[in-house]
Amino acid sequence: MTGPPTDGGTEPAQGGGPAEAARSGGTIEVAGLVVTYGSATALDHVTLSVRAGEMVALLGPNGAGKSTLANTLSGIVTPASGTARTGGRLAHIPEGRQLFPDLSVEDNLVLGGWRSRARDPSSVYDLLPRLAELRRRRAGVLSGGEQQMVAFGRALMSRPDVLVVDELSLGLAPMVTRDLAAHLVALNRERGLTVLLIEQNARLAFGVCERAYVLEAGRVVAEGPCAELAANPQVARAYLGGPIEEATP
Ligand SMILES: Nc1ncnc2c1ncn2[C@@H]1O[C@H](COP(=O)(O)OP(=O)(O)OP(=O)(O)O)[C@@H](O)[C@H]1O
Repeated sequence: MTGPPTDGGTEPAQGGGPAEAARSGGTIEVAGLVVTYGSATALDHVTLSVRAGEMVALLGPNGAGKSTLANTLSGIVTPASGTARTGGRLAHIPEGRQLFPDLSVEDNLVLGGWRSRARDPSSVYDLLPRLAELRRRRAGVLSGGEQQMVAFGRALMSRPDVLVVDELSLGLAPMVTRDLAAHLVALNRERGLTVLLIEQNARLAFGVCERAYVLEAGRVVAEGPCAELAANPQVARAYLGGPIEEATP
């Protein structure tokens, strides 16, 4: 599923006012979350948590409910029951990026800063210098990797405490994916940004994250440190094409 453009950053989606957000900056807490679309249940009592400064993966096949979880965190989707909270400011890079194709790269970035009132993208250009070169280009004419980089930069303009990235690798060449993943790791390690990486590419996710949750048909079916999950024969068969010694991005 493709979510609407919401990477401007949001306060906690369900419950948890500003005071709580300030106390628990950079966390994700999902408890007993149930989301339904009509008579179909997309999330069925999902519970997961991400601590401040962690980088955690959410894996699962098509239709497992991964985007629904991201959209519930960012407040686009309302749960039937349970809670989905983030401590601090959340930025969500939705599946499909959702840029404004007719606007320039710079205008897309500036729009990302509306919530934090940041209008100057220079810190994003420092981090992602390629965006400075592309600043006057229309977002719609960029390559997939360049567009994903703009989506990244736009999310960073909101000065998030928590970043939810929905399908970083979607439609991108492995080298481009590795480059973007390296930026994500640097943001996590050097700036303490909390990251929930939603991915179908388990090799990539296991290579950069500490822990992971596996979602199938709306339920968490496995969770734990990536090394343990990679050694789990069922997970390895389903997501890695067979058992492997060591997951690499
Ligand atoms: N707006 C909607 N209305 C009705 N059903 C929906 C809606 N959005 C998602 N669904 C359904 O909810 C289930 C979970 O979808 P979701 O997009 O969250 O899965 P996903 O794990 O992100 O899948 P993918 O990896 O293919 O993007 C699917 O069965 C999907 O068809």
